[in-house]
Amino acid sequence: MTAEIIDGKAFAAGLRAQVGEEVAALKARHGLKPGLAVVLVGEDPASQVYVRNKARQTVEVGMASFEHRLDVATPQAELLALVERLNRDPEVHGILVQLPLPDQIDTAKVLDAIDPAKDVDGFHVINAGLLATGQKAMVPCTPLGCYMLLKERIGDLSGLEAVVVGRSNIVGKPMAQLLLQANCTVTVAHSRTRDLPGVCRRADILVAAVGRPEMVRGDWVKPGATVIDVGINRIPAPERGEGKHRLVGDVAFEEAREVAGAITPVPGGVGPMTIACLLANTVTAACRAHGVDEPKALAA
Ligand SMILES: NC(=O)C1=CN([C@@H]2O[C@H](COP(=O)(O)OP(=O)(O)OC[C@H]3O[C@@H](n4cnc5c(N)ncnc54)[C@H](OP(=O)(O)O)[C@@H]3O)[C@@H](O)[C@H]2O)C=CC1
Ligand SMILES: Nc1nc(=O)c2c([nH]1)NC[C@@H]1CN(c3ccc(C(=O)N[C@@H](CCC(=O)O)C(=O)O)cc3)C=[N+]21
Ligand SMILES: [Mg+2]
Repeated sequence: MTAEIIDGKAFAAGLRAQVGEEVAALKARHGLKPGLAVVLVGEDPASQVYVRNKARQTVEVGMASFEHRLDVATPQAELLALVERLNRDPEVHGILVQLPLPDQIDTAKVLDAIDPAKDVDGFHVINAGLLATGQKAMVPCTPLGCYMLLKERIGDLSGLEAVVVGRSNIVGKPMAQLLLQANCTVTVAHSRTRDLPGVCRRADILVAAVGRPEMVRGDWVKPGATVIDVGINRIPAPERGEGKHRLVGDVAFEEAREVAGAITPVPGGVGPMTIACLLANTVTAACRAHGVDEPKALAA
């Protein structure tokens, strides 16, 4: 059996189209234009690509995009002052501070300085706490995108065995929260997990968010399972020419697709969903800021 390929790129395009419709309706009915501010500290080339893509897609759906590029040596106080300004700016409904941040900066302090209502990444402790206690939160974009793909593919997730490999605050933990809320039986695995292949083989839903190229092998996958590959790893590709790279996930795709029922590719899987969910969260934030009903289709 060969797995169905879950087309995150196409799903994300559909979600962006819905976001575009909501943005047009907000303008027509309320004279409201949602705005997203993205802050990039330093010149990490991968981050620059994401920030450029975000800005382009933000404008494409009719929202305002504000980009702030700061020098890699920017002192923490200066970054905090910018966040405070964005918190007060009525044209800014969503704020994203691109991670990772340089070493002189305390990441948690910066994330928690963002107004939770504008925290479209869902990284603020308030939003993490709201999600963990089953309350209305800003949900982190990558897990939200994974969840939407799972709902679309499977429908009711109740009672399914879900294994999340990785326990970061930005992917693994919030992913586990969403799956728990959807009534899955959730296992969160990490670098200290014993018999990781055996744990993964229990999964009806296997989410890999590890940051290790192709670590999850085909024989770790239960036949028929749905595999969500969050990993974005840039590895050397000499076969494409000297100095060339290619993107691979945390799952050995060619092996896993022989066993899984469905699987997300890299690229074209979770990545585009992350950006589409960021735009959706920004519309949600703008609606909440102005007391307008939130579009249901854009939430978890
Ligand atoms: N598609 C998208 O939009 C996004 C993709 N990503 C990608 O997702 C991946 C994960 O990102 P992120 O969560 O930020 O990564 P982190 O590095 O923050 O977390 C990685 C997690 O994987 C665990 N881990 C590392 N090595 C192993 C191992 N050998 N066996 C089992 N577990 C292991 C770590 O365990 P421990 O806690 O014990 O150290 C940790 O919990 C990366 O490839 C990243 O590029 C990230 C964000 C968005
Ligand atoms: N505050 C913050 N929020 C984030 O959401 C955040 C972040 N910091 N730091 C970095 C990670 C990574 N990330 C990605 C987003 C889109 C793609 C994406 O669109 N990927 C395309 C390919 C893009 C390419 O070709 O490089 C795909 O998978 O098809 C990937 C990765 C968001 N992150
Ligand atoms: Mg730091």
